[in-house]
Amino acid sequence: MSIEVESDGMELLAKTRHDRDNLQLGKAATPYAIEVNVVLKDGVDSNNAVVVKHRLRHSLTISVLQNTTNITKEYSYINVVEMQTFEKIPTLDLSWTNQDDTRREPLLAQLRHALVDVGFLYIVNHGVPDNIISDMTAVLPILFSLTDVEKEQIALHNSPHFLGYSAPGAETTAGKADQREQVEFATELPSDWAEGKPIYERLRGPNQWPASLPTLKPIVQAYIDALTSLSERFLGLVAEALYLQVGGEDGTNPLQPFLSDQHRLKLVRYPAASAGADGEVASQGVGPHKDSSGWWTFLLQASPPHIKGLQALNREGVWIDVPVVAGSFVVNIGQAFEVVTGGLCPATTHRVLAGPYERFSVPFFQGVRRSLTKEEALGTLKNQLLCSFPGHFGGRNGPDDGSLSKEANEGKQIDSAFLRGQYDTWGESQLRTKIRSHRDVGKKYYSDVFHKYAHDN
Ligand SMILES: O=C(O)CCC(=O)C(=O)O
Ligand SMILES: [Fe+2]
Repeated sequence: MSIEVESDGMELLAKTRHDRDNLQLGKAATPYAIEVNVVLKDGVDSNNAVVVKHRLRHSLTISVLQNTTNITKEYSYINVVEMQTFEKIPTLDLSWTNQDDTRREPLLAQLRHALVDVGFLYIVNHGVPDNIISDMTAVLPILFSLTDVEKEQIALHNSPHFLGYSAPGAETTAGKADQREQVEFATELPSDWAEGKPIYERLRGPNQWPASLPTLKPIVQAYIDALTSLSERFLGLVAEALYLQVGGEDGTNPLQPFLSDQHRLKLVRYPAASAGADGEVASQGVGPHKDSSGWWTFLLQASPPHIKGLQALNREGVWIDVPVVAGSFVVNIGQAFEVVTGGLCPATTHRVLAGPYERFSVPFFQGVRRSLTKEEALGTLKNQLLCSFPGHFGGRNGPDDGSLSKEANEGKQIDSAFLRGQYDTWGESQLRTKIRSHRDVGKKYYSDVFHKYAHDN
């Protein structure tokens, strides 16, 4: 059987109820990647189907074969979404945002492209004062040249809130040790957890400050304050770019209720790559990952432009360099935002390669409300986004369909612990992730749930 579908734009939706169908897309010849997503009627996703694609000059034929031998299933629909890949990271100039002029619309269109097709962008003219950035940049080498004893005094394993210093190799990503050391901070908050409150509330709590570097605290706090404001302002633009309606009389941004009172900040140092005892050069600064701990990430690459390392994975599986752009922040989407937008806005996979030079960076992770449930995350914006972006949303992202990502296979391997996991709130899924990455902290402060989280695969 064969179905002719007219393509009038970016999305095509064809309904079919046969084991093997050919879908002919009359006007689908474009330079873009085509994604085929098959959702089986019983909710099993396209991993259980074989998808064969042929692309001719002006038409596209997609054959979908069912490869399950012992179960009979019907396709509920085939959703074909035309997607752009990217070759470079777009740049957005925020100096226009406060003006009500004709350049606002093109800016929102650029942002929409970055949100939907790339998941990564630079922002320039962002309004964060120069001294906030230069103070931060200057203090990084001083912080990391503290002695091992001084670093140990603020070690992450002292903190039930997972805040503090981790040595190189302490974290693994994609099965390999990351060659970076880092100090994690968060919005300074007291710990107010007590028996009877949700366990994830223990994530909230004070920072550890190095006694021998008293200038660090005001620099980090001023930086967190500035980035908190910038990230909230940016969220207003994102809501506008996605055509989300502002709510209530006070014009609340519909994305604001997803935010936490606690944002996280990491100060990171990648040592220059050098050969180990075996002669091998460890090339992984941080392995391929999606940002799992926040809503949006705002990254300062705090090294000169000739120092490279950061790369983003495009839809065709090619690693694209994200070089240092003076005066910019790199902004990328976190997994929670991908979930809330039903995969419309991808949490693009990225990594850092270790290079011949030492490199510093400062990612700010805009926090997600710990009490956010999966139901809220998947349901709150669905109808609005479905109206504005039909075809991008429903087909891929039924609540039981964990396959949100419109991306290359390498990125698809990265799990969304929140969506696929058995814990209902963002906070609990975060706590589980943290305990699994820092087992020493888990055993020390969370002994009653450690076993459950560590072995719940
Ligand atoms: O250091 C960088 O440039 C990126 C770091 C990063 O991706 C992360 O910590 O999540
Ligand atoms: Fe990251």
